[in-house]
Amino acid sequence: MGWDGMSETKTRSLAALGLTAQGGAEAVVTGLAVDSRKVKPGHLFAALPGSRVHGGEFIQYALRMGAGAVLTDAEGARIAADHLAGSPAALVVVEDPRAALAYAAALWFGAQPEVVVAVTGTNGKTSVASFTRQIWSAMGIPAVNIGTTGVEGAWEAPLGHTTPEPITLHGVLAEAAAAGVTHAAMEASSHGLAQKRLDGVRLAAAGFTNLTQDHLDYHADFDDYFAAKAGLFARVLSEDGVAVIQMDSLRGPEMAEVAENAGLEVIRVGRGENNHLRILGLRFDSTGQDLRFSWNGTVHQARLELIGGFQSENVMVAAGLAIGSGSDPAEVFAALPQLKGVRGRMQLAATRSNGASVFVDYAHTPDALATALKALRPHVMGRLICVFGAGGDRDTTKRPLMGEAVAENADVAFVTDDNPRTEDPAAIRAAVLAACPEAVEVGDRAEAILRGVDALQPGDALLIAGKGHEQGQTVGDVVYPFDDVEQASVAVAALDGHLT
Ligand SMILES: CC(=O)N[C@H]1[C@@H](OP(=O)(O)OP(=O)(O)OC[C@H]2O[C@@H](n3ccc(=O)[nH]c3=O)[C@H](O)[C@@H]2O)O[C@H](CO)[C@@H](O)[C@@H]1O[C@H](C)C(=O)N[C@@H](C)C(=O)N[C@H](CCC(=O)O)C(=O)O
Ligand SMILES: Nc1ncnc2c1ncn2[C@@H]1O[C@H](COP(=O)(O)OP(=O)(O)OP(=O)(O)O)[C@@H](O)[C@H]1O
Ligand SMILES: N[C@H](CCC[C@H](N)C(=O)O)C(=O)O
Ligand SMILES: [Mg+2]
Repeated sequence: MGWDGMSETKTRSLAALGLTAQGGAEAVVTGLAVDSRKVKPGHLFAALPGSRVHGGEFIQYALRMGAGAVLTDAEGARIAADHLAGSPAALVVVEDPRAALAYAAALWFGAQPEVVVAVTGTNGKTSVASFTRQIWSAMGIPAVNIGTTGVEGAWEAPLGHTTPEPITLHGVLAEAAAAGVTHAAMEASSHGLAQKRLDGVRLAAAGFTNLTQDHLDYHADFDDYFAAKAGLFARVLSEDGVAVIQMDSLRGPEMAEVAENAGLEVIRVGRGENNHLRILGLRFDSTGQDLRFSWNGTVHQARLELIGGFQSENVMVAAGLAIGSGSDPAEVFAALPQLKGVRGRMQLAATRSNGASVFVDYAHTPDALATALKALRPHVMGRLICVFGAGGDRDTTKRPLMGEAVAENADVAFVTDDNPRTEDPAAIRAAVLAACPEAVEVGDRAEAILRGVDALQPGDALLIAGKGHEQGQTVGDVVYPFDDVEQASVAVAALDGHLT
């Protein structure tokens, strides 16, 4: 069987997938597909309402490829009525085919790790998912994290999406479970939640980090974005689940209310007195921080080899998820000093011979840029220099806000390209520069990094923001190899005459 779980021999009846065909037709399907181009004979094709086009438009092609059944909504059935009329394929029409597909995929693959937790929020999801997995691993539990950086831990696989569509997601969960993985921590992106990609996952606990601007190209407005994230607590997590909420973030208290209204137990995380996991104090130095916190009133202290105060918040949410899903608090807290930062998140990428540091970070939203720069301040004596840009084919309104965040929080800035995709790179840079006119414009990212590194004096630090772990620069439809960490090393070697 391929890793996508589709085999020549496996079959399931529609009833076994929780689906009822029109006219009571009985059908046995040989697999599931969400893209007509991937349909094999006998497959169930899910024709979903998309953001660009209705999947109903592709039913005719799926039928030509031999689809044995079609799952869609009334609109999809209407679009393809002529093709469906002359076809032997069973037709399942439901109000919400995305949710139906999510449950069908869960039933098709049939296995998930015993304990799965999910985390949502604008920033910090990958970090929290990784920290949760690292806590479990340190406790000797076979665990994975699933998200932007793929599947990592006791079982590994690359992924194209932060929250994969249900067929890929359940294929991964089932394969990981078969490989002995008992615990998984996954990211729930707002797209994933809005599209119900994870509705079939049985969650023990779910976390919320924060909500600030991003993705307003996809969500109608900020409230719509909040509603998508709130779906994790209001819809996906079942009543016996535990919600872990970062209360100090803008919409934290509101999210806690959503969770409480859904009848969930809530672990509150934050600085205020009423929190279960309370941050009491942070002390920063050049390699990390000491975190003083309390759990239900008992004080603990942990050394974290992580840069940036926001990482302590992420660590507390991760600890809450581990505890909320059944791990022993004492064992969880004992694991914290072993936590390593996620690749490309406040990663020390290189050090100049004059001692100045170069950090690579994935900040690609206004809030993440402000947070990352503010977080670096207490670790740095000199000036903060920032190299950054905004992505093409993404929320255009965040560009000036990103410029503003850097103008306010860095001492020197270079505006460069970050995946212009199909847009004109100069126009993206201009939108950013409008809010930080003192920044230097250097389109070529490698050159911008070289200029940033060259500007470093003793005690200064450079933040190269936006690409983090990414391995490419997408221009048009072409992905050129590009790695900020590597470019930082190359620049330091070129300027200091040695390799770091
Ligand atoms: C905006 C968005 O999320 N789009 C996702 C969505 O596509 P869609 O339903 O809107 O697709 P559409 O193009 O309108 O097509 C409608 C339907 O027709 C089907 N189709 C299309 C063409 C064809 O020939 N045959 C066919 O069957 C498509 O599979 C789809 O089901 O469902 C598709 C199938 O699951 C996804 O591949 C697609 O991800 C696109 C590629 C994408 O870029 N998504 C990004 C924005 C995303 O999801 N990002 C989040 C992270 C964001 C973050 O937090 O930073 C993520 O979780 O990765
Ligand atoms: N708790 C936090 N609060 C504010 N900013 C944060 C927080 N955690 C991380 N960040 C910033 O956000 C960036 C991305 O972090 P991370 O990859 O963990 O988030 P994410 O939510 O998974 O992002 P994505 O939506 O792209 O998958 C980091 O590089 C850092 O700059
Ligand atoms: N998941 C995010 C990643 C953005 C990373 C940044 N490098 C960019 O290309 O904008 C998105 O697709 O919006
Ligand atoms: Mg992520």
